[in-house]
Amino acid sequence: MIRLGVPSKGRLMEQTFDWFAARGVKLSRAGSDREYSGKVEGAAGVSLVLLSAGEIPRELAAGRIELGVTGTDLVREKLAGWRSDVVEIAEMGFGHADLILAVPACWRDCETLDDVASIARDFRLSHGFRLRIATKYHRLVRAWLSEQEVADYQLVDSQGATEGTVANLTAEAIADITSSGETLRANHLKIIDAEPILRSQATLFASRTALDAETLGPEMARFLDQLGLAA
Ligand SMILES: Nc1ncnc2c1ncn2[C@@H]1O[C@H](COP(=O)(O)OP(=O)(O)OP(=O)(O)O)[C@@H](O)[C@H]1O
Ligand SMILES: O=P(O)(O)OC[C@H]1O[C@H](OP(=O)(O)OP(=O)(O)O)[C@H](O)[C@@H]1O
Repeated sequence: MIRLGVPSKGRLMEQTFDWFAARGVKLSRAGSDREYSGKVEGAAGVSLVLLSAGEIPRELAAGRIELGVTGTDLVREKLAGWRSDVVEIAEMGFGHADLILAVPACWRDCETLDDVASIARDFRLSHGFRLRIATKYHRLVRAWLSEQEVADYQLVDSQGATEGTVANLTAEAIADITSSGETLRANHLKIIDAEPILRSQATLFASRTALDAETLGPEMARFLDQLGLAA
């Protein structure tokens, strides 16, 4: 049996259902909106597992689901060596979001990453602690800032409503995903002028363990073929 993990709510779930429906596979919730079990029609040997988008990377890595839909941002953040745990089967063309660094819009002399680096140096000298960047993407932000040779900062954990942390005085800057940019604007933040830390979109992943499994190999190949994909 191929276990297919799909986000359990919101637009990501609905667009995933639409994506599979367009390929002849009907996914649906088994019961009410609050019941997290699902049904698959149009594909034999496949079961639907509704999960938090954030847990799908770990479930794939552990081999508890064979296929899973989630954002590339979550896979790269949550799985240190993601390439050895999962295989990207198909980008799905929705759930586009950029992981960016943003600072208060009123920081007029702060436009580029070089500006951030020099403000961060001054900040430490004048405040006695490092400039705080709120994020839930610790691994990705740390790796990116280190590549860009920015060192005078500290990350503060924010698992939601990250854009609010600056007004709440718990951080000076944020690193979060943005799509329309409305949340940033509403919270008086501006994006630092640089390539995004990561461009993310919803992607169908396979667990590497599952792809390698001899028994599941043919079943998986058949299902991917039905979707018009190859492993
Ligand atoms: N505004 C947005 N526009 C497009 N994609 C988004 C947006 N917000 C989040 N995403 C994407 O959706 C995916 C799920 O995001 P998130 O972790 O916020 O999920 P969630 O539904 O809050 O999860 P959970 O069930 O754990 O609460 C991520 O891959 C993210 O990149
Ligand atoms: O650029 P926008 O189109 O405004 O979208 C960006 C917002 O969407 C996500 O939040 P979500 O709604 O998932 O809530 P969260 O803050 O709890 O993560 C993300 O964390 C941003 O806050």
